[in-house]
Amino acid sequence: MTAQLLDGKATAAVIRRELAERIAKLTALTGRPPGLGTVLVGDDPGSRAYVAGKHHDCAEAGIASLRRELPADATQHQVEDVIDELNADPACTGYIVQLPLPRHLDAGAVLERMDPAKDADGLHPVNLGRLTLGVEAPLPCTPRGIVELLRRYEVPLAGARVCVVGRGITVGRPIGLLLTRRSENATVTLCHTGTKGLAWHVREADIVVAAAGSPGLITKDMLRPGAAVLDVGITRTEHGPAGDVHPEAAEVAGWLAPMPGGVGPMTRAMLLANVVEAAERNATAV
Ligand SMILES: Nc1nc2c(c(=O)[nH]1)N[C@@H](CN(C=O)c1ccc(C(=O)N[C@@H](CCC(=O)O)C(=O)O)cc1)CN2
Repeated sequence: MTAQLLDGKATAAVIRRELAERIAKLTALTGRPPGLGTVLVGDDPGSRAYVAGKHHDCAEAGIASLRRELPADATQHQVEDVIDELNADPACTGYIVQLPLPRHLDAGAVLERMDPAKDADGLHPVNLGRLTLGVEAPLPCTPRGIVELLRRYEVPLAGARVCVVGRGITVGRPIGLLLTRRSENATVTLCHTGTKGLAWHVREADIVVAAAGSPGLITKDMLRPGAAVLDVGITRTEHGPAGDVHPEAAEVAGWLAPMPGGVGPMTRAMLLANVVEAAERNATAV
């Protein structure tokens, strides 16, 4: 078997075009474009590239950019001052704090200081709580991108057994909340580095989401033939960026969202969707 490609790059391009029409209408209606803010602390080349990609997407789609950058040794107080400034800025529809933050900073306290109505990443505790309660909230971008990609390729989700590998706050922790909603109706097992018998859990799954940040962790012998496999891991190695899914997995999987070109571009597109939805909420509230 050779897996069918879950083409996140092409799908994200379609979504950006769909969003650009809504952005043009919003801009005409309100007299100014929606604005996305980003807070980048430090010099990590990966984080810098992701933030640059987000602003590139904004420029293409007609969203204004508000970039805030702080040095790697910024204090908690300095970061929180920037959060307060973006919370108060009417030109900022929504914003994100690029993660991970340098280790000396308290990321939880930074996220909690954000105005939940401007949380374009859906990672504020209030928004994660709303998601838990089934109340409308901005959704975390990577989990939302995964659900959207599966939906557009008609990968069956209802009743599917999903194995998520990785428990980070951007993917592993929240994705179960999305996939177990009644509208998706999947059954989710969350695995991590402490899981005993990882291969057994993965082999039980119809859908595997690999988000552990461990290159080549998911090998073809671990997979149920025909499973949908989504590679979310990115590790910088001396040979370039490596995903969590071994390339030979494509021989066994039924569908594959590879890294690069799978879930990453969908994450970027879902950030734009969250900003557009926040701007639409604001426009109807006026
Ligand atoms: N505040 C947030 N921080 C982080 C998030 C997030 O959703 N919100 N996710 C990741 C980083 N990320 C977006 O911020 C992100 C990661 C990867 C991609 C992407 O398009 N990847 C490419 C490959 C790029 C490469 O080689 O590095 C792909 O998969 O095709 C986009 C966004 C952690 N931090």
